[in-house]
Amino acid sequence: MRIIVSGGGTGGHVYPALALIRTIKQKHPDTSFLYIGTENGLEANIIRRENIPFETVEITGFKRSLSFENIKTVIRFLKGVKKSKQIIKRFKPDAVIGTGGYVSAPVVYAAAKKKIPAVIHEQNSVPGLTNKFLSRYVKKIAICFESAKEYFPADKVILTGNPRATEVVGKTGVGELGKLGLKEGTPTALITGGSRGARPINEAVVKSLAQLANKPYQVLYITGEVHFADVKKEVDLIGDSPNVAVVPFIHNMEKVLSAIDVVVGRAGATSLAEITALGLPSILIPSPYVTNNHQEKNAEVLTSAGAAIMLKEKDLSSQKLIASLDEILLDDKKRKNMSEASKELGLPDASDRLYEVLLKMMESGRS
Ligand SMILES: CC(=O)N[C@H]1[C@@H](OP(=O)(O)OP(=O)(O)OC[C@H]2O[C@@H](n3ccc(=O)[nH]c3=O)[C@H](O)[C@@H]2O)O[C@H](CO)[C@@H](O)[C@@H]1O
Repeated sequence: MRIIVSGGGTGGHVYPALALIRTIKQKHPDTSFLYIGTENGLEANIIRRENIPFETVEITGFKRSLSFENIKTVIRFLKGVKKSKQIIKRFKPDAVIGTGGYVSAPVVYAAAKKKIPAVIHEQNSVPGLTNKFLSRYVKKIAICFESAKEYFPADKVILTGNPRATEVVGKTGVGELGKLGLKEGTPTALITGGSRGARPINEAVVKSLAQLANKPYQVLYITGEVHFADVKKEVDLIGDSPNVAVVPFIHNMEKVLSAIDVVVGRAGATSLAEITALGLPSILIPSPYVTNNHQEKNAEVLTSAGAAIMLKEKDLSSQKLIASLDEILLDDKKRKNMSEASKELGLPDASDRLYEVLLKMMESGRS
């Protein structure tokens, strides 16, 4: 098989693509892949590290207000379509998969125009602009939340879940916390601001460090690459705490997560798929800066099931953060109940489901 995969900008679009690639490779080791991303997105690093052939197109997103930048975006899109068509002509894929982010727009659109069967994967409860646009052109639309269904043509939609859920299940995290300077076997909270980090979360965490040092639990705190140097300066001023490890990014999250007891983070859909696949309780601080406030809607699916606590960013403070951590980590019954509710929402067989969609789509021939 020959497959082109495209998705990017943030980890939430890249890791599901990578998980699917790994699943297909396992089932068909002779499959050739080509990943199309951007040079500026996280995919440039994440995909190249995996030695997957990687090509780029240049693309930006639309600004909400009328601006000259939007004209430039249209021009970049058209150039991106042209380049994607050239790549498709050369690579001759049997299918194309788009996992969202602006970059998948020209690639998947070009595939549809070249009559290559294409499927898109929508991670969120409310779809983004790119996937809404592409839904007219693709053969199948794989979704992760029932609520996303209503935004797409009914005959194309299928609930698969997020392949990253499959990837995190059944891994062992033994030894991972030790490598990060933490203890094995102590209740551990992971604090993250999503794949790019989040300044407001970093501010609240830095203010909490002195108090966290006295807790019977420990914290693995991921700052995000771009924020690391600034946060580290402040952490150094406060002084080292043996029960808090501060790192810029974790590249083997699928293993580390299995050593974690509670996750504090944004409500990015791929993170939520991982959390629910593992049945982890969470404290969610949805980003208010995303299209249609989709992270809050993602988070509500977990909070209404009793799997998560939501802290709105406007209410976030070090006191609230610590109180929420205590609420879960110092109360075994609550932790267990939240964990069970979280697991109920998980779709750990998502990779196989998406793989089946892809196979059926290819069997039914070119569009
Ligand atoms: C600002 C923005 O537009 N965010 C979107 C982006 O979020 P973002 O990229 O933050 O996505 P998620 O939180 O869903 O996923 C992050 C992914 O990165 C991984 N990870 C994270 C930190 C780390 O150190 N190492 C690591 O591997 C996580 O395990 C996960 O697989 O995509 C999501 C999925 O479409 C959307 O729901 C989010 O709204």
